Amino acid sequence: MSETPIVALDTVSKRFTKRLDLAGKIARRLGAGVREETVHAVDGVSFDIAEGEVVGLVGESGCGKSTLGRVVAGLHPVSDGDVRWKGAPVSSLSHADAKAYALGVQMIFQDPFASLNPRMRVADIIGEAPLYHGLWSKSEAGDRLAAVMRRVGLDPSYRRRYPHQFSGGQRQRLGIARALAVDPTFIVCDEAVAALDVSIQAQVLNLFMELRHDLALTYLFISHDLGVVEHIADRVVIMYLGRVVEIGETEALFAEPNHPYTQALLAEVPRLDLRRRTYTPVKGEIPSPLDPPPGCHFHPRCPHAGPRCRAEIPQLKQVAPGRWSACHLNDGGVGHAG
Ligand SMILES: Nc1ncnc2c1ncn2[C@@H]1O[C@H](COP(=O)(O)OP(=O)(O)OP(=O)(O)O)[C@@H](O)[C@H]1O
Repeated sequence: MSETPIVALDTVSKRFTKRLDLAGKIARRLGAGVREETVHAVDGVSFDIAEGEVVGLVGESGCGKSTLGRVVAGLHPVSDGDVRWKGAPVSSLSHADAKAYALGVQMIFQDPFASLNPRMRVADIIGEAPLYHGLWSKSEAGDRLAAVMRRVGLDPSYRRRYPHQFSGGQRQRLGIARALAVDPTFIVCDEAVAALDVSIQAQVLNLFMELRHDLALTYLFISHDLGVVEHIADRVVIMYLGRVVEIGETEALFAEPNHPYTQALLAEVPRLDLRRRTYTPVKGEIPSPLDPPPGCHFHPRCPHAGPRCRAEIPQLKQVAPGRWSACHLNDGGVGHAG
């Protein structure tokens, strides 16, 4: 692995303004105190991804995983902070480097059907971007297409078919082929196997691992499924309501989770070594990101919360080699604010 991370996030935030609907706009014109609301989907997130690494990004629905994935892939501009691609801030890349970044980072989504144009044939779906960007010449396009289709386990004779003529697993392979066609080095997988049957899931996960090995790919692997993440990731980043609460190497983090939220998530995974412990599964609903709790966002659901947790945001601190956690318990107590 090289010294410079392939992607570095430096206190990245992404906010969305929920625009008023017609009723809200009318109410505001009539003088009611109606305001547009801001969602802090990603709030001050910092971590690096090394070349060749697989980083799993985990958290409950709505905690900001997809938004962060899109920020990394350059599909959302940041509201604050910096994303660096191979050491350079993406906001100030030259035209040529911006193109290399746009092609170098590809995203694979949960529902390939939604992201594949139903009126386009496979050959056009896969070949559109590399032909447009001049990565394939017209004369070699047929061979390149066949090679990338074989690479993902699709028969090149299917090149004239449409997406609806494929099964769910094949469609995901088609999505992967489209991403690979522009020779990326980094892939953001957003719940890329979540919609597949368990047996097909295993096949597609194995394909991801083969591709990582053969093409030296780096992945940000977004999933709510801890079993999948444990299988595929070298390191895991745990998010809660827009913030990172724990980062660690997969094996160590699963063996000894530090943050009460990680402990609660892992308590839901049926595993012998964890069943012996006394972790309590996460209780209640995740609060609205429109109105997150003060202090540690997790405190209303945390079995250890004290006054300090309600008042003060815990910072991500190193608690062991390779392990960072954002919990006041690591400072020796939660009883006193300030
Ligand atoms: N384009 C958008 N406009 C407004 N709000 C958004 C937008 N995208 C995401 N959000 C909000 O940001 C928050 C985080 O959403 P995000 O999809 O990133 O979470 P997630 O962890 O990926 O959840 P899921 O697993 O359900 O996809 C949510 O409250 C969501 O409603």
